[in-house]
Amino acid sequence: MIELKNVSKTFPNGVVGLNNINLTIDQGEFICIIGLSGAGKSTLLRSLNRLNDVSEGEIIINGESITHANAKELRRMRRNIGMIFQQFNLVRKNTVQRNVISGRLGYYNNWQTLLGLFSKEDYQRTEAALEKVGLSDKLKVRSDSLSGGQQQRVSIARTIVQEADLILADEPVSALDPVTSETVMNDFKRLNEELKRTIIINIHSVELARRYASRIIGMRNGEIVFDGPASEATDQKLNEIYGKAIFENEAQASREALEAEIEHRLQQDVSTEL
Ligand SMILES: Nc1ncnc2c1ncn2[C@@H]1O[C@H](COP(=O)(O)OP(=O)(O)OP(=O)(O)O)[C@@H](O)[C@H]1O
Repeated sequence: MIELKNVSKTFPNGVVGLNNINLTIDQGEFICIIGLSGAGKSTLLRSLNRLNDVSEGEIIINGESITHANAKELRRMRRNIGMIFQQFNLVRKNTVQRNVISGRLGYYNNWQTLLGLFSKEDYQRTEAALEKVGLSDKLKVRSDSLSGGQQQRVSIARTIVQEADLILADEPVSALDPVTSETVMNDFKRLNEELKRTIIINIHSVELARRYASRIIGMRNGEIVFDGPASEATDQKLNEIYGKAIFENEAQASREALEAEIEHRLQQDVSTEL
């Protein structure tokens, strides 16, 4: 369980990123955080694994304060938190295997890490994780030879071998086309349903949020202005989050882009990502 108690973040330049956030997230939830650019979504997500220090309040994960954790405690707590970024954050020249197995680094000490001494079990974990995301055949391939969608799935496989209970994803599908975005969102869904991971995703697509999340958190100006089941994220509520009806246009545009992409792929007979 994650608890945020009166959490605020003011950046050194005086900008308020988060303003008195109170939130409880249970193990196994699938949450999408939505809101306009600058609403505070990334600041919130990055506070959860302390990539951002908060200015006030406290964040407690499974009964332990990450806010007040010392370096050793922080390292241990972060082992349980996977992070996925918009630009995949893979070592591009390394093989897929190397990138995925690096999810185990938190379990090794420094000299083992330096020597790259991974156990047989970790190599097996790596293969199993790649199978889960449909990339078994890419094990020995250089990561930068993969498509964007495949790279994002490699980073998801890395969090699987990390065995992190909590997965944070900051705009994981923003750089991907609509069809590939669905594939990646389905990977998150499987992680949630089959491996019972807690998933928290920052996402610009309201449509994807509504379809995949069990709970939606809407942010505006560093505050939570909506928090409820996806079924309650009505057009009127979204209007309050965004201040205007852009979501209607976005849903329409997203549907059209998806249809166009499917049509394009059918014509080209490209089915590798489907
Ligand atoms: N390192 C920083 N220094 C100063 N201000 C920052 C910093 N990081 C974020 N901010 C500001 O904090 C506010 C919240 O930013 P944040 O990146 O969390 O928004 P966001 O909702 O994730 O936006 P986007 O969807 O564009 O990623 C914005 O006003 C932003 O300019």
